[in-house]
Amino acid sequence: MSIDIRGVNKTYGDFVALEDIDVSIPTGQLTALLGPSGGGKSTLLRIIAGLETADSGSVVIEGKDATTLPPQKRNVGFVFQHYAVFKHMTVAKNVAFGLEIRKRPKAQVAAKVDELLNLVHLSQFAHRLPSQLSGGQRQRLALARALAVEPTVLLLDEPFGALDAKVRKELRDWLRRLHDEVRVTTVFVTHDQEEAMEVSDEIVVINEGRVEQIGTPDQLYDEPANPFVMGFLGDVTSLDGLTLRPHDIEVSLDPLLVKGAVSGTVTRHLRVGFEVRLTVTTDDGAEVLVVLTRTHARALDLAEGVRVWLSPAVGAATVPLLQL
Ligand SMILES: Nc1ncnc2c1ncn2[C@@H]1O[C@H](COP(=O)(O)OP(=O)(O)OP(=O)(O)O)[C@@H](O)[C@H]1O
Repeated sequence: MSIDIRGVNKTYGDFVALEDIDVSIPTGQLTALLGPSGGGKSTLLRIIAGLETADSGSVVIEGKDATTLPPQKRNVGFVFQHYAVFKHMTVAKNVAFGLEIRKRPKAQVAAKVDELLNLVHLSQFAHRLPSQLSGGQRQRLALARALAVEPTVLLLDEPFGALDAKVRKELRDWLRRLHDEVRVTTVFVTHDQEEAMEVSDEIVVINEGRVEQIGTPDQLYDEPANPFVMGFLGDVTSLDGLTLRPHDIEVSLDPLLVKGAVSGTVTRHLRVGFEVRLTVTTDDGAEVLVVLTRTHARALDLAEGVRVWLSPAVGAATVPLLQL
């Protein structure tokens, strides 16, 4: 395990920001710290970085106890939401900086800068100033700079948070590919479940200072540990005392086909792109959300007013009723 966090607690005055955190982050993986705002993700990242000290507990990085080490002795690279690059230095100089202050030979610095600019697709901008780059390019520069000194661990705090949705998505795909190439152990903070699901090997869900669940994106999605994780990772609805995903509900027009199905009437039919979102009002007055593909909805000839029978699909992830 590359980063081992054991029994970490952190309070600010009376406020408990982190409570009994145990997390192991494997070497070479891309791990997301995911959770709602204020849940403690950044605090945990800053404790790994050494920018914040835990009240108790330990942080071990690559087998070395880092609990009391200052940031510069931990061999970690950081990238934050707001680009931390030197405005008066060219792109190439920014990348070279960390190597130059470590007094690496000139030829070695030049080779490394070339390699990194290539990796982050900024070679053609080597002589520009950061102000002459787009937001996404500047974030890639910040990543190249962080990688220059070959950190053991790369820590990213909402690195794409300040960018618009389209650029964010591009950078997300790019980060995944970059990570596949360089394989440096990476921990990144996000409150965006789609970003975490798309990019990471493993996700640590953090809420109100506690770890709710740790697992691969599929594990969290298919086997959520509790209603919070289930609700945070995607849309949920309730059917017959269970919380489940709206697309995991089977719709039938025949009461005899599915034993124990719940009967109701389609009260809302909304088409959004390739999917159809239904609200079904059950006979005892509950509203159930159902999502199906357009093709499926057409085949069943669904429309407002149609009587339907609902049941959880085979293999659907369910948890006991979540108070919505
Ligand atoms: N220096 C500080 N002094 C007092 N309270 C703090 C301090 N730093 C963080 N907190 C509080 O600790 C809690 C956790 O903050 P943290 O930044 O770790 O959350 P987060 O999950 O990263 O949220 P966000 O996504 O909004 O950044 C918040 O309620 C925050 O107000």
